[in-house]
Amino acid sequence: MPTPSKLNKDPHNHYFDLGAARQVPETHAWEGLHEHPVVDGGVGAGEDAVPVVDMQDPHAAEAVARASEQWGAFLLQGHGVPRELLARVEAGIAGMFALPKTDKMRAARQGGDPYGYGLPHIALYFSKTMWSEGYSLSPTNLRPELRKIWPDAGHDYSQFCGVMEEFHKEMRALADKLMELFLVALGLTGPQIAGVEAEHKLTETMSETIHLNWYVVQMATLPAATRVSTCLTCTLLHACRYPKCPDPKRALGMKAHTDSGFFALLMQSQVPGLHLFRHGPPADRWVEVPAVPGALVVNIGDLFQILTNGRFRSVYHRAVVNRDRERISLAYFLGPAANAKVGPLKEVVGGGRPAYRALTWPEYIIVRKEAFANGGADLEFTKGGTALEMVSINPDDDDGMDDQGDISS
Ligand SMILES: O=C(O)CCC(=O)C(=O)O
Ligand SMILES: [Fe+2]
Repeated sequence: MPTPSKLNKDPHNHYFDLGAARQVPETHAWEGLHEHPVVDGGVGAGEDAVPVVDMQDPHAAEAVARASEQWGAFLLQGHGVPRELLARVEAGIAGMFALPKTDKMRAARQGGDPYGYGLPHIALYFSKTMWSEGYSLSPTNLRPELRKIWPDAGHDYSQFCGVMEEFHKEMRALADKLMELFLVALGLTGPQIAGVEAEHKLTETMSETIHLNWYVVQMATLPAATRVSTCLTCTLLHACRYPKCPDPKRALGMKAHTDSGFFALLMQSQVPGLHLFRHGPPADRWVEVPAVPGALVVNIGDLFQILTNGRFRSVYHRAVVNRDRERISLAYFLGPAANAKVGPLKEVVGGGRPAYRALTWPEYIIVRKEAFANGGADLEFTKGGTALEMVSINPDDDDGMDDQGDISS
């Protein structure tokens, strides 16, 4: 049994051999995780109840507007993606992550690669390492990507590709509908929405990325007596192969961040772990998103905050690890085409002033990198100085008038 200091560090993706760890090593121990209280965001949580939007409800647009202004996130129901499909996707992801490390490492993300097996991009910005595994995929290039893991292109490969493609088709259709709902929620009329689409081709040109997350730790040598609950993966009580993070209070599944694109649709297993940050009063706090069967979570990203001139807010969020149960999440990110300049829509700015300058997604990523380098997003978020603030226009500055509505391919 190696001590944490003797664990091998993987140069490609900063992984330790988590499976061998009996305690959380310093490399994975984050400071400040308990600086703010965590409150339950379930239905009975009063003003901390995470908003729920039912897409079938005739008043869905009002609910989207309220949630997007006040939270930057909501639970989405009535979306039409079959629950049975979500279950198959989750089972497929669990099977993929349960493959031997050597298989997964064939697909390891190298350096700044956008796609591949490994922690998400934001991992590069922090000296501490997250207690999770991830895999970023381009949904339009699934088969060649997944051949890296399954070179034989056998049954498991075909099954996983098939289910992911089916899921992607549903999710893309949903994303298009959601974009329209957002535009309605912004108060745009039918002709205005048609005008925005004709001018900017917002929906048609949206780019997509899928990121899979696996918040589970293999600690095969943990004494059986300390394994206290039934494992969801192997359903065994004491001979479990997929046990727990040794000290979830010190480890972090995904570092707090805002997503950079337009919005993300998140599928999570029936294990809570996603926390949304809410400012006080009464106090700054993390709200734990409940695991609602069949519901998806919608998170607004920074570029949507820019597009909506600050009306819809991006949400600062993190994922924590759990001592007893593994958790899987899938984030389906939608953003502008890489060469599209995104600025506040003139239909939203109206007679007012644009609050942000226009820039492309790659340009924004560079700004974000600078913001991270200037002291870390988490500290900066609550004290000002985020990437969004770096691209905001000073109200006394006249130049901003050129930037409104400037999203174009
Ligand atoms: O696992 C989660 O709930 C959060 C995932 C996430 O924030 C992301 O992939 O950007
Ligand atoms: Fe995220």
